[in-house]
Amino acid sequence: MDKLKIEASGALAGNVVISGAKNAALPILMAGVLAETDFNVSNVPNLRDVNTSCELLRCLGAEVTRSGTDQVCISTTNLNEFCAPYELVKTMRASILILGPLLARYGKADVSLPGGCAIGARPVNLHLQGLEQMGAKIEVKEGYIKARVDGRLKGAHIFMDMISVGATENLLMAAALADGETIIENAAREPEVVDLANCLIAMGAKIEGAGTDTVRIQGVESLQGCHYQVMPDRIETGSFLVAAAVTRGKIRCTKADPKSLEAVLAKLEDAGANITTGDDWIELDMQGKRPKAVNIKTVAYPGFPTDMQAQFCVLNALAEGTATITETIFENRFMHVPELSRMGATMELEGNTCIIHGIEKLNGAQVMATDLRASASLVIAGLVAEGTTTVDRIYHLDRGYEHIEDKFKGLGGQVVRVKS
Ligand SMILES: CC(=O)N[C@H]1[C@@H](OP(=O)(O)OP(=O)(O)OC[C@H]2O[C@@H](n3ccc(=O)[nH]c3=O)[C@H](O)[C@@H]2O)O[C@H](CO)[C@@H](O)[C@@H]1O
Ligand SMILES: C=C(OP(=O)(O)O)C(=O)O
Repeated sequence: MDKLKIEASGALAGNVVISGAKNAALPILMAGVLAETDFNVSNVPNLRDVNTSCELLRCLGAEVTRSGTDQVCISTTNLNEFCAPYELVKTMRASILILGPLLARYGKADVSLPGGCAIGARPVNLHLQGLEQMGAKIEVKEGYIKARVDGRLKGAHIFMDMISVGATENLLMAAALADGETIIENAAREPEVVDLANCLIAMGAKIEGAGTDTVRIQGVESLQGCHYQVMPDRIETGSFLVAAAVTRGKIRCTKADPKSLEAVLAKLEDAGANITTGDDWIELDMQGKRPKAVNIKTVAYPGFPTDMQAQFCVLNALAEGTATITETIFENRFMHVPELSRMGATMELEGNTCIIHGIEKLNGAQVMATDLRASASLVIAGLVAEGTTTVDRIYHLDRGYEHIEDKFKGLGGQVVRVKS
């Protein structure tokens, strides 16, 4: 298994080009199932989860062609299988997003239950309830969700008990081809939901209100392929900005989207960073200063994202002062805490809150990545730790960060992949 070796690197400096967003690319690739003609997607990041999505589409019989560094073309002409098998779903939870498109276009889908994972139980009840309200018959048998509908799904008025990004996306895709109007209330407002909605609109869907908590979809009879460019990855952007902040550096993220990152940029400013932005770039300058501790509570968008929580644990571990970080989205998302403690961080957990007392330096150590953003936090910690840090199990990182070691190298970070 590959590892990353990281040495203390001094202040990060320079420009880093941000990739397309994993969490937008995955639902958009699944939406390819809805299109009757060729669908071309660009700015698709080269990530393990993208490979898995392409493999899943191929295993349904779709033709998937990758070209250049970031283009994917999907043709569904020969799609003739309707099962997402356990072997694929277990490696990527977002495989559940194939359920809505398959059911809406073909009336049947068998999708392995994704099961729990490192950061929490992550049930899919809201996905299933919404589809049932639209007329689907669903049973869960032998670890598979077996969903069927005679004819088209029917538009429905769906009130979501809690805000779910994935359930909103699944229902949006299903409703795009349903008969009649669907209203999703208490919908997720994440920029990736809006990106998916814009892509569906480019395919011919009739959607209003994406980005608000009430989304209205007038179902259409068919959708056509189009060309769509995936939005920039706001979590990758935020991860590099935090790395620059803890190393007291100055970096510019290009091909980024400042509007999708307002809560994160506000916290970085509270931590003492000087932030300037343009239409598609963000510059952070710490002017050589140590960051100040910032209190954080993760909530649904437009609040502070759970996917940036682990990175801010590192920022606070090295900051001036004491701060608390409260995680409200996932029940088990502090697995980086014991690993950061092994590097000398002073932090303790009380329920869903982590109390962090900032110190000046961390120590390099051999640490283990347990999930995607926890892994990113350990790499960031390694950049400021005295001595060598080795991050094991980096297959998690490869799910979500494209060429992470090359991008850090470009900023002066000493990060090397050790192949094994
Ligand atoms: C591929 C992708 O886009 N992943 C993101 C997506 O995950 P994902 O879409 O899985 O996350 P959700 O927004 O659905 O989860 C939010 C909360 O709702 C709960 N829940 C969800 C669905 C359901 O049917 N029942 C239920 O109880 C979950 O357990 C969790 O506690 O949004 C999360 C929250 O911003 C991010 O951390 C993930 O990076
Ligand atoms: C939790 C994440 O992803 P996923 O939902 O794909 O596990 C993430 O991107 O931080």
